Amino acid sequence: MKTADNLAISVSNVSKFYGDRCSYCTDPEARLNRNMCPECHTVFACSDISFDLHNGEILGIVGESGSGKSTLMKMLYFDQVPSEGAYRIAGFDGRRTDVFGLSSQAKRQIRNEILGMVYQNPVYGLKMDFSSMSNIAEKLIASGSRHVGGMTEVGDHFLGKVNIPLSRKFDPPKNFSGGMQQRVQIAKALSNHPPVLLLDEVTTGLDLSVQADVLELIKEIQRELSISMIVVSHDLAIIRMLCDRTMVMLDGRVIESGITDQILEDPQHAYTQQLVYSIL
Ligand SMILES: Nc1ncnc2c1ncn2[C@@H]1O[C@H](COP(=O)(O)OP(=O)(O)OP(=O)(O)O)[C@@H](O)[C@H]1O
Repeated sequence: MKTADNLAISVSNVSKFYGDRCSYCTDPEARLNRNMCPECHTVFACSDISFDLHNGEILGIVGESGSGKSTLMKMLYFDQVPSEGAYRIAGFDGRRTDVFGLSSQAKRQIRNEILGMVYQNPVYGLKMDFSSMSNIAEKLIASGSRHVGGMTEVGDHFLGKVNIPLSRKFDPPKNFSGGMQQRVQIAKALSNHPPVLLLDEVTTGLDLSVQADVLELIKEIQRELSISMIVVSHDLAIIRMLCDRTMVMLDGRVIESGITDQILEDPQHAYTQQLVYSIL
């Protein structure tokens, strides 16, 4: 059952804008040119976004390029500072604190112990010249591990789980294919058992068969470890495959949200209807 007690994270009225805003666009009724103020040209990358993520749930965020999906994910992983809004995490102080207001040291601790992130481009998530095992050790050390034997065991376990041959565990990811790099990134993100995993367009740019492998892996991990996940994609077919609930974004706003099956069966917004018909 979905109750306030089993929320993993909750996000309230989060916005990110680039520019100084003017008297025209600070009015909530202002008509923007897509996500841009026609008067002062402030860009509203994300506007007034609120949602909850329940324990063990996969929430999808779908939208076209420029709709604000990556900006939202970057704010949730503290890669970017929001302009407004609050972010509460069950694993930190039982959701009593707005973690956007914490010190960078406290945010680092949340990144190391509570959140995992898998980026579209593995260059952001991995040290390409370090071995795969060292990449995982780096994450484990950041989250407080000190015992080398224990770290090797965890590394073997997660590299095995994502089907990287252990004979290649000392190879650097730069020597791996795109699909393998994504799998190492997933192993690294999972290695400290984060209760929340953020996945930003993780299969974009991969061959269809490799894409299918990575998606199957994500489903398997969720089934086994019951991690809460947010999956961002421009591809509704991927969201359909993975996600219990879905939010649709357009021009920095959430235009529709609900159970994924309901959205697919009865899309309300014209943009969502277009997305749904495109995959039928
Ligand atoms: N530093 C910046 N300065 C001005 N505008 C920005 C900046 N960063 C992002 N934007 C704008 O914010 C909007 C949202 O971008 P974002 O990258 O979050 O979209 P997206 O949905 O993730 O798209 P994509 O899938 O192409 O990455 C876009 O209009 C983008 O141009």
